[in-house]
Amino acid sequence: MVETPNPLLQGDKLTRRFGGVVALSDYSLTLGEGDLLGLIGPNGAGKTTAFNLLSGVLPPSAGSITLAGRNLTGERPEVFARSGIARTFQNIRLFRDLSAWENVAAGYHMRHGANWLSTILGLPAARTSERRMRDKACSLMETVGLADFIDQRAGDMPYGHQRKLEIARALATEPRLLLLDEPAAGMNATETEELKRTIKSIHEELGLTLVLVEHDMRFVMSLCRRVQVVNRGELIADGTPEEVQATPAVAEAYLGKGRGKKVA
Ligand SMILES: Nc1ncnc2c1ncn2[C@@H]1O[C@H](COP(=O)(O)OP(=O)(O)OP(=O)(O)O)[C@@H](O)[C@H]1O
Repeated sequence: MVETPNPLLQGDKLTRRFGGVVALSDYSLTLGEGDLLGLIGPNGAGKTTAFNLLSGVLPPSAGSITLAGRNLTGERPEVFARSGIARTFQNIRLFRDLSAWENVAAGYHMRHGANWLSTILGLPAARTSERRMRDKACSLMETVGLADFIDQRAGDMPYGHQRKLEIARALATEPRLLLLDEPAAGMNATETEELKRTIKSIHEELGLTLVLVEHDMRFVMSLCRRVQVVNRGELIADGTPEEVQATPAVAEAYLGKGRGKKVA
C-alpha cells in the first residue's frame, strides 16, 4: 500500500450494495495533491461504482469520503462538485446543440451558480461576464488542444474532440480532483495518443490530481505511476505499474475469466 501524508482525498473502507449484490467492498483510496492514478479491473469489477461513490452520484452503503479534511460522505453530487471533485462519464454528455465554448462555460456556471435571467435579458453586467466566460472557456479549450473549435456546434465535432471537450468542461468547474471514466473509450489510435498528451499536460502544467478508469491497459500503464486493480468488488493491487503486473492475483483476475487478456 502507498503511504500519503496530508491526503487530498481519502476514501475509507467504501462498500456499496445493490440488493444482494456487493458491487464494491471495503475499497480504500488515498490520494495526495498531484497524484495520477489509474483504476483498472475486468468487466463488472466495481470501477464505475467506485467513481460513482467518489463523485457523490451514489452514497456508499458503508465507509467514508473526505476531501482535504472535509467529510463528504452522504452529500449530494452538487456538494461534491462545489467542493472540487469533477468527473466525466463513460457516455458523452454534452449539450449537442450548444457551441463548444458554451459547453465549457456550463462548467463555470456549475461551479459559481448562474444568473441566467440577466444573461437572457442581455444586461450589461451579464454581457461582461459572458465575455469573461468565453475567454476562460477558450483558454481551457486551448489546454485540451481544441483552440480551433471554439464556435463549432458540439454535436458536429469528431468523437475524440467531444471527449476532450468534456474534459475542458470538467476543468471549468475548477476541480481539485478530476475523475475520468474511460476517457479513451471508442477512440482510434491517433485520438488515443492525442488524449494521452492532453492528460499529461493537464497533470503536469495544471498540477491537477487525476484518477482514470480505463480498459486500455497500455494507455493506463504508460500514463500512470500508480495503478489500483479491483476485481469482484475488491481491491487486489495498489502500486506502480510494474508492481501491479507482478501481482499474481492481477493475472488471475484477468486470465481466470478465460479471456486471455494480457496485463501489459
Ligand atoms: N445500479 C445497479 N444495480 C444493481 N447492480 C449493479 C448496479 N450497478 C452496478 N451493479 C453491479 O455491481 C457490479 C460492479 O459494477 P460496475 O459497473 O461498478 O463495474 P465496472 O468495473 O465499472 O464494469 P465495466 O468495466 O463493465 O464498466 C456488477 O456486478 C454490476 O452488475
